[in-house]
Amino acid sequence: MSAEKRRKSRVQGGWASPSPKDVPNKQKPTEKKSSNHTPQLLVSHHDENSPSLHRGKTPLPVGPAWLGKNIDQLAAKTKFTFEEPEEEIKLKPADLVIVKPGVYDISTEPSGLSRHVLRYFPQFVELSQSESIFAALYDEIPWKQRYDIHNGVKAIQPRLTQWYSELPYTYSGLTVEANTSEWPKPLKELKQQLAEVTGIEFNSLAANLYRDGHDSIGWHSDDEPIMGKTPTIASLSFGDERVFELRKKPYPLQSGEQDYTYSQVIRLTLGSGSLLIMEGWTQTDWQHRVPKEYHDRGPRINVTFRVARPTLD
Ligand SMILES: O=C(O)CCC(=O)C(=O)O
Ligand SMILES: [Fe+2]
Repeated sequence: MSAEKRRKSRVQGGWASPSPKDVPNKQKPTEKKSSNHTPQLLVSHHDENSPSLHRGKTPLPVGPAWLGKNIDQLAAKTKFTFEEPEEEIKLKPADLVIVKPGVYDISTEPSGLSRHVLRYFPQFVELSQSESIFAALYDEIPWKQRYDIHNGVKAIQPRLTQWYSELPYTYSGLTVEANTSEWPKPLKELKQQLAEVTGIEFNSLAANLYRDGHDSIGWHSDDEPIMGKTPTIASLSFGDERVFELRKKPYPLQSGEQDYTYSQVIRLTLGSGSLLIMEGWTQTDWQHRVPKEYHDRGPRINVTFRVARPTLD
C-alpha cells in the first residue's frame, strides 16, 4: 500500500489534514470545490482574524458531512469539561488457584518489605501413611464440640476441635484452656518431621475434625497474640480433600468496616497428606477458611502446628 493510501485508510471520516495534493492552490476559501470525488465538507472561515493555518488558502475538509455547515459555531457553543467519574471503577482480580507444589509469594504490594508466603507440598505424607494417621487421630484425639461468640451471640462450631499447648488460646470470642496432655504419637512424629524440614520447633497444635462437607471454618486469621505478628503455621490434612481459600484483607472503609467484594482470592484443594505452610505477614493481611461444600464429602482432619509464646501484656 502506498503511503498516501495508508494515510487515507487511517483517517476514515476525513478528520485528518488533507495531503498537499488534495488542496488545489488557487481556490478561494468560500468556493466549493467542484469535483466528482467523494463529497468533502468545506469550511468557510468567517472571522478573518481567526488564527487559522489555512487562512487565505483553500478551506480544508475537516469533518464528515453530518456535522453541518457551521463547525466553527458548534465548536464555540460546545464546552467540553472532563470530570472525574463519580465512582471509581473497581475490578475484582481473578481468583488464583494453586495446584502445583512450590513456594508462593502472595504479597500484593510491591514494597517487598512485608512478605506473605505460602509453601505447598501436596504429598508431604505418602498416601498409605496418611490413611493410618487419619485413623489414629480420629480415634485418639478427644474431640470436643465448642462454641463461637459472634456479636454476643453463641453459635455452635460446625466442626469438632482440640487444642494442645501450655498456653490458652483465644479466638472468635472464645478461650480454650491450655491442654498439657500428651500428644498422640502421630502428632509427635509429625512435629519431629516438621522440625527437620523447617527448622522450627512447634510447641502448640490446633486440630479440626470436619465430619462431612457441611462442617467448615469461617473466614478468620490466626493472629492470636501468643503466636506473634509473623507466625509460621504448618497445616497438615488427612482424610477427604477440602477446598481451602484465602482472601486479601481490604483497607478498612471510613466507617471502620471492611468490604471484601474486590478482594483477591486464592484457592487450593488440600488432599490427604498435604502440607500448607503460611508464613510472614499472611495472618495480618489475609484471611482463610474452609467453606461448606454441598456434595458428598467424607471426614477430614486438619492439624495446624504453631509456635505459641506468652505475651507481655
Ligand atoms: O482446616 C483447615 O485447613 C484450616 C484450619 C484453620 O484454619 C485453623 O484451625 O485455624
Ligand atoms: Fe486458621
